[in-house]
Amino acid sequence: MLDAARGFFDLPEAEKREYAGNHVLDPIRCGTSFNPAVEDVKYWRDYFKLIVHPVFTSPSKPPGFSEALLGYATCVRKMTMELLRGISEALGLEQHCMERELDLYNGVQLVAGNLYPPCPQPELAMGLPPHSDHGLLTVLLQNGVGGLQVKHGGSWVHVRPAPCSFLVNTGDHMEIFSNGRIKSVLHRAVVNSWATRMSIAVVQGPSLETCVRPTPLLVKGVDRRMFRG
Ligand SMILES: O=C(O)CCC(=O)C(=O)O
Ligand SMILES: [Fe+2]
Repeated sequence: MLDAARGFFDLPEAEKREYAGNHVLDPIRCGTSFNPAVEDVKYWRDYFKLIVHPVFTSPSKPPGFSEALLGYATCVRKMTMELLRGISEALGLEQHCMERELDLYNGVQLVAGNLYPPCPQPELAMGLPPHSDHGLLTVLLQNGVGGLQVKHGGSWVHVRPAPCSFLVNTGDHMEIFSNGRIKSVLHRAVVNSWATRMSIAVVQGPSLETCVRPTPLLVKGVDRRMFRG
């Protein structure tokens, strides 16, 4: 998937422009935060964002990209559903509770590719600003070059990428559904001056029709409702 993503980023700018999109719900979007023609240059990153479920969409270029994307997204979705069943059980819920209540069969799955080229003055730039992801879980694949930081105990902690591993982040919908038992993690990406970093983040969220609220079993007794759906 990383090779396919690299192939996409290496397309000529004119070919990528047709995939730019301009609305957050456009199924195919891509862009760069670095544009010398624009005054407020902030983020040292190229990206694509593709909605691959419930309806699969993909750029048709470069050759092989859409096949790699479909294969990868399908595998990650399977793994994510397994993780969500485990998390449901760990919360004391029935294992299929989350997929049923949040309509995950029609859930939105988004694949975001990020390319952070070496930056001559990394201390003046940021790859991605601090944010939390909106879905339930994000499965992150990295090319072995570090840059991800998570907020922990009031400080930014560097997350060293472990070889051949995925990093799984919890998102806002998870925090709401679990009534605050599982926190959504604040994270950001910093850049460096020596190596290109790439990451592929696959976000699994509920269906667009779902109103996300704390699951009733976790708002009983002493656990007051922390969020309103
Ligand atoms: O590049 C990274 O490690 C973070 C990517 C990320 O947070 C995102 O795409 O939402
Ligand atoms: Fe993120």
